[in-house]
Amino acid sequence: MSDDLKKGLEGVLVAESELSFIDGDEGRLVYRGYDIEDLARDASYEEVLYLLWHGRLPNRDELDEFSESMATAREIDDGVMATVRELAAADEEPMAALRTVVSQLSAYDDDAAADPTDEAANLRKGRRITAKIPTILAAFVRVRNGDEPVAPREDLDHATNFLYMLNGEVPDDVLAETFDMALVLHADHGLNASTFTSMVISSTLADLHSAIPGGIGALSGSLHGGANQDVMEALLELDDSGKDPVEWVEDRLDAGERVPGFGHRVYNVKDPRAKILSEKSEALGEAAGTPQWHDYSVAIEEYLTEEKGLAPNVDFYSASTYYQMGIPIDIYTPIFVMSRVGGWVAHVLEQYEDNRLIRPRARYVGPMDEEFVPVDER
Ligand SMILES: CC(=O)SCCNC(=O)CCNC(=O)[C@H](O)C(C)(C)COP(=O)(O)OP(=O)(O)OC[C@H]1O[C@@H](n2cnc3c(N)ncnc32)[C@H](O)[C@@H]1OP(=O)(O)O
Ligand SMILES: O=C([O-])CC(=O)C(=O)O
Repeated sequence: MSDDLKKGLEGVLVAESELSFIDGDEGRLVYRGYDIEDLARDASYEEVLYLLWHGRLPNRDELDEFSESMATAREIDDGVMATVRELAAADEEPMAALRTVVSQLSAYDDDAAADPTDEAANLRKGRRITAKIPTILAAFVRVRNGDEPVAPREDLDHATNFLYMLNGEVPDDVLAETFDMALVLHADHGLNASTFTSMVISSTLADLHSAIPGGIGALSGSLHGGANQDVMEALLELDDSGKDPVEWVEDRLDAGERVPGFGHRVYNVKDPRAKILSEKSEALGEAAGTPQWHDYSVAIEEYLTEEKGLAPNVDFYSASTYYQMGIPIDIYTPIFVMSRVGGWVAHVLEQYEDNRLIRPRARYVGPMDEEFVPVDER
């Protein structure tokens, strides 16, 4: 047993996985052998889900059948909708609402009582959870805005249907394709903290409905998925301040604050997903006549890369992309969930396939040999 302490488990190898490969020095991300640039350009989110869950890309018939099975699983039960309404009325945080409601889905899932390691049942459960998350999120946003939820449409793909349910109108092709691409980009990323959380939960032989809310909780933090919301709030703060982006970022660093959307445990260079999203953010800004968001971002990136050796991660350019798509800022991280749930399900399936309880240890540095004194004598 080694006594080397690896704080934050940095660089510690804890599993073998066939799902995603990351080269942190080259800035390369691969899902099951396919480069992220190719998938972002040519594959739909449904194709990527199939790839992650079934081990290979589907043919046309398989994709049609899979997409249909996703589309027909979108509706949520009345009890679930009642919780959505209650949480919206209580002004719950969107990530907390999603965590609560996804947990509740087990009460209505036909496979809830199945053996937690039953692969066929887990594929059905994973599909239902993934299909229902957009319905839950869109309904939550509409209800809190005083609108009625919009029922899902089975003839629309996953990305288009979400924007339709959110806004009550079918998005144009640019918005739908950009959103689908964002879902593809966020679907998996090795043993990031939320995926590892889901794996730890499933390693106890707890079920998928326990592992996914755990992943949502872990993703919500500002060091992980929560950073995309922080990025947009920072860009708006910069805009309001009237400062030059470099001056603003210097002030922030001088105040001892981190810049959200920069730095990464694995990448030492620009995150390949940030490269793709940066192009999208720029194109949306040009089309809408709002180039400032991309311009600010580029100025911050240039300064932090050159002066501090910090490169942008996926959250940096997704923020201005979503903002220019008119998506409310506090659902950027829930949108990350909408995509990453695919990766969580895939890693949980892998974990069950060759399970061993995940249980590291801590070096004890507390006191020893204390004399116990009864409570009334202390
Ligand atoms: C989808 C995702 O989860 S991507 C990550 C999203 N999170 C963020 O964008 C939040 C901002 N970034 C960070 O806080 C970090 O870079 C993390 C959490 C992503 C990675 O953390 P770690 O691998 O533990 O790196 P660590 O925190 O040790 O940072 C290393 C050094 O870089 C600095 N640093 C890292 N990120 C930043 C940042 N965003 N702003 C300013 N300084 C930073 C740290 O201060 C530290 O410097 P020091 O050694 O002088 O103290
Ligand atoms: O890999 C990580 O640590 C964080 C990340 O970029 C992701 O989860 O997409």
